[in-house]
Amino acid sequence: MDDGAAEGDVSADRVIAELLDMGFEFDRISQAISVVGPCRADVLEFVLGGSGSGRTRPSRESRSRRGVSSNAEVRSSDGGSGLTNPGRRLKQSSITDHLASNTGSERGSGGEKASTSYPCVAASDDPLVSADVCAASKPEPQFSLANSRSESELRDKISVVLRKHFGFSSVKGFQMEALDAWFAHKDCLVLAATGSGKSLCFQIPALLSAKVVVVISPLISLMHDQCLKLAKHGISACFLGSGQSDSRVEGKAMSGMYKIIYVCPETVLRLMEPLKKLAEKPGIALFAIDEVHCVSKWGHDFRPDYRRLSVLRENFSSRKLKFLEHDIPLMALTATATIPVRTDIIKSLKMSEEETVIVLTSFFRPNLRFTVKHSRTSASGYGKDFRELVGIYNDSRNFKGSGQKAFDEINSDYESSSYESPDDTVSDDEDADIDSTSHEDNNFEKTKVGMPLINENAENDLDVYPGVDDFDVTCGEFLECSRPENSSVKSNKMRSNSSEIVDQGPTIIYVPTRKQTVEVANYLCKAGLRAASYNAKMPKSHLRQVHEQFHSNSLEVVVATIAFGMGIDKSNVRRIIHYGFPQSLEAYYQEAGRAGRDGKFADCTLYCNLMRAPTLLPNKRSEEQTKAAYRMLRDCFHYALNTSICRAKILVKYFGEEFGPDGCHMCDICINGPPQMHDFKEEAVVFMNVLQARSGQAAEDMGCSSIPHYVSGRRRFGEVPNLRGVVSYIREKFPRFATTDKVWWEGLARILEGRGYIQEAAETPRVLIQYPELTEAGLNLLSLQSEEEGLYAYPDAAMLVALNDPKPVSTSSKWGRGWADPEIRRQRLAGKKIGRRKRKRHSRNHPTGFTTAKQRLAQILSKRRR
Ligand SMILES: Nc1ncnc2c1ncn2[C@@H]1O[C@H](COP(=O)(O)OP(=O)(O)OP(=O)(O)O)[C@@H](O)[C@H]1O
Ligand SMILES: [Mg+2]
Repeated sequence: MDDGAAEGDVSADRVIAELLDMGFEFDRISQAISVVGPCRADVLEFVLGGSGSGRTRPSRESRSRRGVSSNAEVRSSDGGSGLTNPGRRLKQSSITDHLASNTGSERGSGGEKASTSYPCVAASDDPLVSADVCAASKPEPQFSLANSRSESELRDKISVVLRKHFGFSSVKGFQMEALDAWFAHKDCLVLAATGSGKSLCFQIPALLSAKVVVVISPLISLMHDQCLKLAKHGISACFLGSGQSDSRVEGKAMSGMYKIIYVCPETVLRLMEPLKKLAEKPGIALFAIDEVHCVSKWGHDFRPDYRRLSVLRENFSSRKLKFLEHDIPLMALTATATIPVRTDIIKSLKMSEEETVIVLTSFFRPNLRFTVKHSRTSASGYGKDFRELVGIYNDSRNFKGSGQKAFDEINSDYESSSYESPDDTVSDDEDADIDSTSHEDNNFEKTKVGMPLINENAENDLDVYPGVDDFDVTCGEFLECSRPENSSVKSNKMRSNSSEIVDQGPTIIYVPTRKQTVEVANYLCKAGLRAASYNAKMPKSHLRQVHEQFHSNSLEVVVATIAFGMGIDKSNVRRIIHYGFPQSLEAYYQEAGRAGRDGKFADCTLYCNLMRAPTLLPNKRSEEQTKAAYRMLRDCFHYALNTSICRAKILVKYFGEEFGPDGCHMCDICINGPPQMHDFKEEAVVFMNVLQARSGQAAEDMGCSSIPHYVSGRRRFGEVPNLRGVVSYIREKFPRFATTDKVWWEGLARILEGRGYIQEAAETPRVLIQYPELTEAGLNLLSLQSEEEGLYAYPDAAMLVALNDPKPVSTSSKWGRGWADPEIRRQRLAGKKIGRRKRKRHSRNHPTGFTTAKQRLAQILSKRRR
């Protein structure tokens, strides 16, 4: 997108609307417009530059100059001295050999550090690259598969190209398995941890054969990143995004000029005929489908166009194309696919169910430390939540004096002015009093059957899944030119910045909304950090700049929505913070996996409000998908609430992997140990008795077949009570539980559900149990109650927070619903605090005094009569 295009014509309103969409504050935008006028680029520059980022953004002119000069630098370096210099490489410094090759690697711990060659880059729309460099393109000397007679010969050849191009001494076991499958012309599904080296599985075939490898990839940023790396390693590549592409690059790609062609799924579908020609001459060695979890509706990051990739299997078989000796193999790769997602992938891509080779490695990342922290995840908590992060970077720069003071001032500003309570507990926040069950739905309107519809306002602030066009270039070519390690592609400024932060490594903070990307980045900038926001609605030029600065280590923190980072291979990311619940554990593990790819320790911290169930992001979903989405969200919530099982264990188990008896010894649970066990027998019996009494279910009716059928969101009155009703009843009838928080009972319901004593009766279970009903095991427990036997369990994290923070039974935001709750009713009628609050509010709205609707009507009528 051209920043300068027609900007003068854009009205102030449009600029405001666009920047609001990006997440900037209205006041800040209008201030900017009043200073620089309604020119989008200038306004953007003002709000970004003036956010206290501590970096002055270059003007548009200087930005384009920078592009030209980088370009010149690239060209001047063209006469590089060769490919790699093994003598300079460092030994892998991983804490485990998880990231090392199976027979040892000579690769340096930091990919960037160890790399000894630099690219000669040319991208048609890319101001950083030059088209004339393309003329240097020449076919790479090939190994021929035809000459490769034995397995050992293949291995030798792999070793040669691996050393020559990547500087590794050997491939990892799983990479060899994938290569064997390719060599045997078989389809293959590679499931291996984030950062384990899946890309090599499809890059090596391009070097072993005279044919081209076509890689389907979901994001331009990812394709760009990989092409750039390949060029550094002396391998020509190009990427073809969606939209209007450069016919010259496309033409060269389709005539086999590049070893590897990255292409987005949308474009693959458009290029079917040229690809068939390419398959004939010089030939397609392999179709690799990277981040293949995007195929599955049941996975995260679902991309409808990925599903249509079945055309590859349908069209590129020897049956369809007579000139082919074998079907062109498909290699599908992902780090996060549960068992149902794997099945869905194979089916959707029409891979052979019997023949497809499944290459499965451990999903475990032994250097990642997982932690969960309770937080309101709102501005009032930034001070507390980011204190440590700010300290890490500021301390490393000796940013202690005035900087620390400024930071403390910012903290106190945030803590005292914006919110009543600096504490991150929820008790005093009216918002937080919203019943969590209803909060689950607060982004939705409901249809009659309880299906969520999109609430436009909510959706406008969310990046639902990353779109392909996340850069301002649609295609680009990267040629296999090299330059010596000591040459400088980067500016001096970048280098000095990077040396400062390389020790600390960058941090990525994931937040749910676009607005929060700006808010949190602003906060961190004010605290003295080099932070930038990233969300899909920001100008693509900005997004590319963030990518560049992130890769060159000149940014310390990127605050992003899910739009940032899929497949990104940056070795030294030290921290991934999720500030708010992710939508699934797949997404969480995928995003967390962007940390510690150098094998050194890295932290993955989830800040979330344990007292509130997470909500589904508004999105178009079928009823089936909604069910799956709730299930995934529930898994996330349970992961956060867990107090007794190693977090890494839960995560890998989610992907079907058994972890063994030991934990990771690094997560908060392994370090802190579980809380004290509690005997929940008494509360459980009360709860289940009330449940039984209120549901009117007799023991003999409780066979599985007679479980009543409930439509989500509705219940037949009197048949199965909802949880809230049960809790209210208990509070009313059992004085000793009168002040026990509803959140605590929700926790008990989870424990009972986990033990199989109760189950959800609603057809579409939500994150929290809504309509609990007794199971046969529950009825047995009630009828065979033995005095001695206890019901011991660990309280979950929400129960612990609720116990530490006892709340009054209700506050004003529950007012409307509150009358149904006998405890609240009693309090209100007794004219306690809440009654006073309501009267106060009412008298504010009705200055004439407290009047009922009837009285008001009488007043109006009498006025009219007069
Ligand atoms: N055989 C090997 N020996 C040592 N290092 C390797 C080997 N293969 C790959 N690597 C390194 O592993 C790092 C991660 O590789 P890659 O980006 O392919 O990971 P990935 O599995 O695709 O991760 P993600 O799931 O996040 O996309 C790269 O920097 C790469 O250089
Ligand atoms: Mg990858």
